[in-house]
Amino acid sequence: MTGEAVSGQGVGNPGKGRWQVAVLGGGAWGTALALAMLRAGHQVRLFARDPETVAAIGQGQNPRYLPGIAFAPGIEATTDIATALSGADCVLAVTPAQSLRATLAAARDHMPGGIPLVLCAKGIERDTGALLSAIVEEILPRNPVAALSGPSFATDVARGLPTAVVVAARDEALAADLAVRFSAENLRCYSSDDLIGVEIGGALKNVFAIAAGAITGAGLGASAQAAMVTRGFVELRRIGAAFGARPETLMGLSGLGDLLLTCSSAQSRNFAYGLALGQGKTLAGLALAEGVPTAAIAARIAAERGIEAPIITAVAAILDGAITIRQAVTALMTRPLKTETND
Ligand SMILES: NC(=O)C1=CN([C@@H]2O[C@H](COP(=O)(O)OP(=O)(O)OC[C@H]3O[C@@H](n4cnc5c(N)ncnc54)[C@H](O)[C@@H]3O)[C@@H](O)[C@H]2O)C=CC1
Ligand SMILES: O=C(CO)COP(=O)(O)O
Repeated sequence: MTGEAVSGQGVGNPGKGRWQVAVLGGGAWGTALALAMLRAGHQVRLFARDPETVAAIGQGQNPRYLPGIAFAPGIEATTDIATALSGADCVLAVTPAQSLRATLAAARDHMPGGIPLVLCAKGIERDTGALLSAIVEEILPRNPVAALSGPSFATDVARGLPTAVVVAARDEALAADLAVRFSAENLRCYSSDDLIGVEIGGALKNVFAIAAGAITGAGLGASAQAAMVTRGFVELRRIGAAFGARPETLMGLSGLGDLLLTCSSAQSRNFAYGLALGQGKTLAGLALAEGVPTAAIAARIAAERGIEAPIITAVAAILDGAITIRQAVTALMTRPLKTETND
């Protein structure tokens, strides 16, 4: 086994009770969250489709998605979704946003009724414009939906580095209970009853992370970067408001917090995607960048609802090949001058 070894078991939060947690998805974030759940004192079964990934996780590594990180065995990984869900007290859905519908459809017949389904993906469904919570409510109407989001790179969480996230559910008591159960020494979970706000913040920040990478890659400078993040945040809040998100939620971890993280670090796959784009490099083979489908649907939503979102619209057009980065910058810089409104 190569790489630094990280502990799979940890202190947990004493007295809150050990849960059987099912994790759906064996990528970087699914594996990291499975480790976080072990550290919080729970038992974990993880479903992944790929037998090689399942075997590797059983041996304390996931070289495809978390290269260089070794962890103590303890995650029970399986290719059988029914086994992963059997006896679960809670489910974390950690496949990409565009795969959520398929993942839930596969889970539906094996889902214990009434247990919470916690969304851990960040995105908006490309084809329908549905928020992920709406997909859960459609496919699993007997399961309360929650969302876990915030500035948290999988590699950091897998290594047990200190991280803070927010867990949201419409039912405040459920959100608070999940936050307590998921927290451990190095994972601090705040709770929120603004499910939509937490979802929107996590989904839209990816679009701006792509823009930030592109600005860096194209050598447009730190001033342009700060301007984009500031005006991007205005767009994020406008779209959030249209969905009913509370403004203060978007000022928090799943919004401003995640925007700051992923717009400033090449560790972000969305930033890295934008960086390659800005440098004119090939995009083939790059890791998952959720902001790509989200940009397209967010631009459509903004157009349909009459929401002013020129940066999101520009990112979508660049990704679509309709305009170049230079053309986008010129168009953004020569928009009619106006008073600075931040709402
Ligand atoms: N990696 C990170 O640092 C973080 C990721 N996230 C979010 O978590 C979600 C998942 O991201 P990662 O795990 O990092 O991606 P990843 O690319 O590392 O892994 C995705 C996994 O989902 C699997 N998968 C895809 N479609 C599936 C399906 N229909 N059924 C079962 N498995 C399927 C893939 O085989 C792969 O194992 C994304 O929405 C991402 O934005 C959120 C916070 C941090
Ligand atoms: O959402 C994330 C950190 O909070 C991970 O961002 P990337 O998907 O861009 O790597």
